[in-house]
Amino acid sequence: MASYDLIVIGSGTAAQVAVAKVHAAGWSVAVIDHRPFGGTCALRGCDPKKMLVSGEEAIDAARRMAGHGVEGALAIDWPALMAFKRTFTDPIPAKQERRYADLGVDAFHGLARFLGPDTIEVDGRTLQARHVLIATGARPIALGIPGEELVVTSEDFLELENLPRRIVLIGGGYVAAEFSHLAARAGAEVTILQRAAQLLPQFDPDLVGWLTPRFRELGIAIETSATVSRVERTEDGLVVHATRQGAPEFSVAADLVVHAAGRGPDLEALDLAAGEVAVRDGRLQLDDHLRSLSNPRVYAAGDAAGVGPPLTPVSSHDAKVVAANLLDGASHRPDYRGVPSVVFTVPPIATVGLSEEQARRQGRKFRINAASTPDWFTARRLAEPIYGHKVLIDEDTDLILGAHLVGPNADEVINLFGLAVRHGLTAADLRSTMFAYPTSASDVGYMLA
Ligand SMILES: Cc1cc2nc3c(=O)[nH]c(=O)nc-3n(C[C@H](O)[C@H](O)[C@H](O)COP(=O)(O)OP(=O)(O)OC[C@H]3O[C@@H](n4cnc5c(N)ncnc54)[C@H](O)[C@@H]3O)c2cc1C
Ligand SMILES: NC(=O)c1ccc[n+]([C@@H]2O[C@H](COP(=O)([O-])OP(=O)(O)OC[C@H]3O[C@@H](n4cnc5c(N)ncnc54)[C@H](O)[C@@H]3O)[C@@H](O)[C@H]2O)c1
Repeated sequence: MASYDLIVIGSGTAAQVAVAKVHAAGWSVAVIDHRPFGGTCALRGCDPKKMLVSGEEAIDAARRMAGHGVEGALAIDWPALMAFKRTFTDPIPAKQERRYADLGVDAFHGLARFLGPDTIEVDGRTLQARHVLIATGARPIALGIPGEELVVTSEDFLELENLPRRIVLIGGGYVAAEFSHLAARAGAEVTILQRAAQLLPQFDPDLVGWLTPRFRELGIAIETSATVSRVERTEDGLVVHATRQGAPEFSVAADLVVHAAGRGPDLEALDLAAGEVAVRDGRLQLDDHLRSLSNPRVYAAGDAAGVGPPLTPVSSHDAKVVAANLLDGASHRPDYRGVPSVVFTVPPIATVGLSEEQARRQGRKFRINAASTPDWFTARRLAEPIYGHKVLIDEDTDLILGAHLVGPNADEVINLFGLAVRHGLTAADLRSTMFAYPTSASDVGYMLA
């Protein structure tokens, strides 16, 4: 039986970072995935999505500048944009395989499952491990509704060769916001059915309000407080039914229905009971060091661990913590202060640190600098009327508690606030920083004035 210091289940961001660190320390490592190597971010998430967003950005810039010296409408050629996406995604699995072969890391293809506390089965082979890292990521949560089999996933959407005319997104979070902009700009009629009372509930409600008119301009229908109850096939395609408290059921016709209702740790195939790895309510039971409470050989990282927010930089951070714990003994804990998060609508919306509501609940004494600023140069130059910020500053310490941005380059500028939140910079520190002018970052000082 082959034996390793570490077996990593998964080949995404968390796996890649952990393998690199532990292998560099001289450990023998095996990596297992049942899908092409590379994981969600590179193959089915962040990167392919953002390759498509590049198309949207181009046509949106042309639209905004129309009548300001730029003439002629641009349009998305969906199949060609998909081909552009594949120029990035297609080479990844083979590159990763080559990298593991060059390093001497054994790569296995197949679904991994525990046979015992230190044994893993994959593709008919039994492997023994001193340690196991569960880095299996997340999968769409079960909707538990009739017609669920008619609903496609975000992954299917990112592979569509042609875009259907009528698209319904179940859910109103990250995936729904990003995909609705993509699909609408490519010519589809899009409806978002969101159970929560707000679109993008993870983001500041005032800023979401400033962004919402762009959805309406794109013709995206947003139904909030609407829970999808069933999907059915009809002669004309699909029909999605939804309910609202105290109101009659309503329905929306569609050619494609996309799951955008959230994801949860992907643990089903692992036979965790055989591995003596405790789970509760679909979540691994881990200590503060990302180590299984019931089987000390086993760690978890990233979306599978489900401890920090399910974002790529968190998967990478968790993996560094696990690698450090494996190599020096379990003494390191993840630190999720200042994790920035962006929804790549055009324009984007971004957040880092505490929300206004969280700061109030914590009883903080803070001031708020908030404004919608379409008259600022950054917005004027781009003919973009959506531009605004909300920054929370601690009254006693002058520390930046949280920042919320919407508008051009919010996705880049939020990282400066992330630096401040994570490393304890004050508003005065940021105000006294010199930023190249004219850039969006040079607005930071005015956001703190
Ligand atoms: C559409 C979409 C867009 C996103 N956009 C962003 C973004 O812009 N920015 C951002 O920060 N985050 C984004 N995310 C989230 C981000 O992709 C994830 O947080 C991140 O990729 C998780 O990495 P991971 O290493 O934890 O897991 P993954 O990358 O998901 O890797 C897990 C791997 O484990 C494999 N696996 C599962 N079970 C088994 C098993 N039993 N045996 C063998 N292999 C197994 C899977 O096949 C998978 O390849 C997006 C997610 C989606 C779905
Ligand atoms: N830009 C990014 O960083 C990015 C982009 C895409 C996805 N992601 C990650 O992927 C995860 C999954 O994204 P997501 O958009 O699927 O989830 P999400 O958690 O952002 O949003 C899901 C929404 O679906 C709603 N919902 C759930 N069940 C419903 C039902 N039956 N009917 C109507 N609405 C329902 C919920 O109210 C919730 O707001 C996110 O948590 C995020 O971390 C990140």
